[in-house]
Amino acid sequence: MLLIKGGTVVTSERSFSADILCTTDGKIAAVRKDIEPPIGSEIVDAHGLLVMPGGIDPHTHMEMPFMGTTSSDDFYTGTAAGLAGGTTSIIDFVIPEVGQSLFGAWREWRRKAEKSATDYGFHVAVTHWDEKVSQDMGTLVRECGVNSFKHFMAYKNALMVNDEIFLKSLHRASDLGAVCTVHAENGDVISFLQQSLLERGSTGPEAHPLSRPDTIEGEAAQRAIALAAISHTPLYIVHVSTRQAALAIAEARLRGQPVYGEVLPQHLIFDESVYQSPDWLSAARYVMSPPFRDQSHQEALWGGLSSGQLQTTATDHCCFCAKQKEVGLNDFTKIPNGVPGIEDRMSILWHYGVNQKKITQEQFVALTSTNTARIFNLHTRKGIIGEGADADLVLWDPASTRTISAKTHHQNVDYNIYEGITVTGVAKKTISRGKIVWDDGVLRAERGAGQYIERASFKA
Ligand SMILES: NC(=O)NCCC(=O)O
Ligand SMILES: [Zn+2]
Ligand SMILES: [Zn+2]
Repeated sequence: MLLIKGGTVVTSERSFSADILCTTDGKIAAVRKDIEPPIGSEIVDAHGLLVMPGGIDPHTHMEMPFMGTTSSDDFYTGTAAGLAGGTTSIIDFVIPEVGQSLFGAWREWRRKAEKSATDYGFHVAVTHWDEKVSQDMGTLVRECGVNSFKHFMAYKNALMVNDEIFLKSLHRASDLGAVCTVHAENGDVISFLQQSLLERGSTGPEAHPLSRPDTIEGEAAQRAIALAAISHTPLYIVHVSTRQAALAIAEARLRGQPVYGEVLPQHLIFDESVYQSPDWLSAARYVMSPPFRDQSHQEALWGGLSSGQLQTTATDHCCFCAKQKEVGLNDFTKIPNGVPGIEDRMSILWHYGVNQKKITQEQFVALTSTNTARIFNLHTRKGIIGEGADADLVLWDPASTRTISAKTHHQNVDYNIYEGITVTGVAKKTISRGKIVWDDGVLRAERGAGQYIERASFKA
């Protein structure tokens, strides 16, 4: 048994002094003051530390085949890096290949994820439509613990679905009691703009944001919300990066529609100037979609997070090393889209959010863990500190600092977008189902220790 003594427990609702007793099978057995240590228990001194639910990252892409290559962090290295930053669960994306069934792809992702060091679940992408897709959605929800499906309104001729397919999937998800998630950017417009930029000789990373203007994220978000309303399906919009999309979500919520928005820390702190670096690789490393925008959008994202109109933070962790990015040396549309971040999400949000008084420590817990657990029906086990919940915890030192660097990070990628930033607010210890797996700089992640998390349908 593990007894965490003397810390301040922080939940999404309140902060209070209490000890936490964890069982050997990884559950929380008690949360109260002055727990007597059971014989043989290991005691962790948490004086001066905040004890919070472990982070849940609902948007990662471990070892994902994408744009002709495969993201460099696998389920072990990526989740181990997450533990070093206080993240104890992920929800990754199953992306069926052309001709592959949803169920076949889910089985393949289950196999790939067996090496995971944290618990994990999956959203499954719907990238085409036929009767088998509809059947597989049923099987996945009823028998496989999947309650969310993903749709790409961008990446034309690859992952993108048109409105008809999206609407069919929304209807089917509604019948099954599942949530639909969406990458909201207008893929037809992007494709047109990419071609025009290339024809005019704009081939470098500076063209990337020009091909994906803020307005077409706003338009796609509006369209996704309209389609979800027609089918009465809860909608979760991933990586919201614009004021327009944030406003569309807030307006839908005011109408009573269940729409949720996810924010990535990188969109909160970087702007489009990252694409102007004279060094090609430095700029290419920031190529992700949606791109970094002008600073006025950051204000809207912070406002959305602090007001509760945007509910979660994720990373969209999708790593590509220099050699992989260099495939797009002469054509920015070929630069694999994606950036790393799972290890730094919590520190970045704490440093720029809590320390700058944009959000409270309780909101931090909601935004990094509890809200995700609620939206994706994990909240009886994850995102909470209470008897019977999984003992996934982070012991947070709000006063400690660290300087982020690729030289010291645990992510399997040769750069860090936050290189050189010194953050105040650090995961001192991370506990995954009752075991200390990150201990003040020592990573004790265990390959394969993570378990698949079944998430029940909202109709179950
Ligand atoms: N975001 C990104 O650029 N890469 C990963 C795929 C996606 O989420 O769109
Ligand atoms: Zn996306
Ligand atoms: Zn993504």
